[in-house]
Amino acid sequence: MPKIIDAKVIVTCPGRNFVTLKIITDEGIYGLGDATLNGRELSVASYLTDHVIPCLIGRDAHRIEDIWQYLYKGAYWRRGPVTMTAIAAVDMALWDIKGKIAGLPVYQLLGGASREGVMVYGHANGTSIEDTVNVALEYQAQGYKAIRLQCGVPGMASTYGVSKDKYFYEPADADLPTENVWNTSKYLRVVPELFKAAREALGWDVHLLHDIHHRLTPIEAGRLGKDLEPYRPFWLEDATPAENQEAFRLIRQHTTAPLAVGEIFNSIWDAKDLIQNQLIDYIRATVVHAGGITHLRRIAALADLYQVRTGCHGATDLSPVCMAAALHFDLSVPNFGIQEYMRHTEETDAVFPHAYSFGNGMMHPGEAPGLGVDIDEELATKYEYKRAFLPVNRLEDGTMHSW
Ligand SMILES: O=C(O)C(=O)C[C@H](O)[C@H](O)CO
Ligand SMILES: [Mg+2]
Repeated sequence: MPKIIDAKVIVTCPGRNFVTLKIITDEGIYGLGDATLNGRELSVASYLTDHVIPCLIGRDAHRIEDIWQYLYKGAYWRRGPVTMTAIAAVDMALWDIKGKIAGLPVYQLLGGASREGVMVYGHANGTSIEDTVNVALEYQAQGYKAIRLQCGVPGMASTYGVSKDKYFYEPADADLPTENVWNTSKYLRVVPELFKAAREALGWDVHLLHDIHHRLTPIEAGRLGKDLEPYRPFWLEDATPAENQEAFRLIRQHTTAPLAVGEIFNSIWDAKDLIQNQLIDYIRATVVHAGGITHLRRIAALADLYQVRTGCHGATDLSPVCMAAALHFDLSVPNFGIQEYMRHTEETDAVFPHAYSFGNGMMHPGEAPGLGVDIDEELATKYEYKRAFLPVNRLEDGTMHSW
């Protein structure tokens, strides 16, 4: 058996913070797992170093399911983003090791390819409708088959998804949380205009997506869904906070716009009612925050029974290690829908050399054994951790709102 003899946590900041777990076996084969929880990175680093790694030493690296259950049930304190991100990192690293030992890419261990490639969506954003549509046209010219549209709202200084850089969006932008101000009625007026302009410019052969980022009530989301229906959105994401999964029933009663939820979910229990009641169309839980490949497969299997498809989160705070794990999962799972792809900076790509590739709107994890991602540890040490928080959001009268 490949015995785990050592493990370490690598924290680096090549443009943004990443936490990576490296598990080493007695045969000298190692595996990598992403453990990045944006804005709360060091809590996972500590959970791994202080509470998980000591329990891994001496174990058989091949026993992925048993180690998953050991860390989940063994903690007694179940679920939660910190615990589940730490378990995910271990899980990814063990799949990486298994693949390297087998000499196969991880997707082959998951049952092989169910499709030729993974359809991804890119992010078009701009301060105005015109700017956003122009960026979307660039994406279309690059071959993207699906594009997410976000734009600035007149009368609001800033909003989710719009940054200074048209390709890279990093919301964790300050040493203490930035304060944004939100106005729902202004927002509800601008989004249908954005979609109208986008359809006129881009035509109908491209999927258009939008992220509401938990900001509407169910009835407001129903209104927006109705207004967007003529422009055939691929999905509306995170229409309302999902702690109360029942809330989505109200949205469903008012619109046929497909609904996507789940980037902040960390277990199957967060999604169970949404899936079983067919209140959503896409589940966005992702490898790093939802317990790794092992747990995400379980979520996908449940979703498949109810014709819910996958649409994994893939923002830049998910490291190339997670991106690779997501692509292996996406390629293999029967009920794949779409994968988010926000490209990383050159600095990040240099720290994490990888086998996955993009072409003509599709991605592929590549054929390297394991996950197909490495880490240049020497280069990683050059980029020191820099505390960075996600913003907070208030209504114009100062009331705290969801960001
Ligand atoms: O990519 C998305 O859909 C997001 O909503 C991005 C999140 O705000 C981001 O990953 C938070 O860390
Ligand atoms: Mg989102």
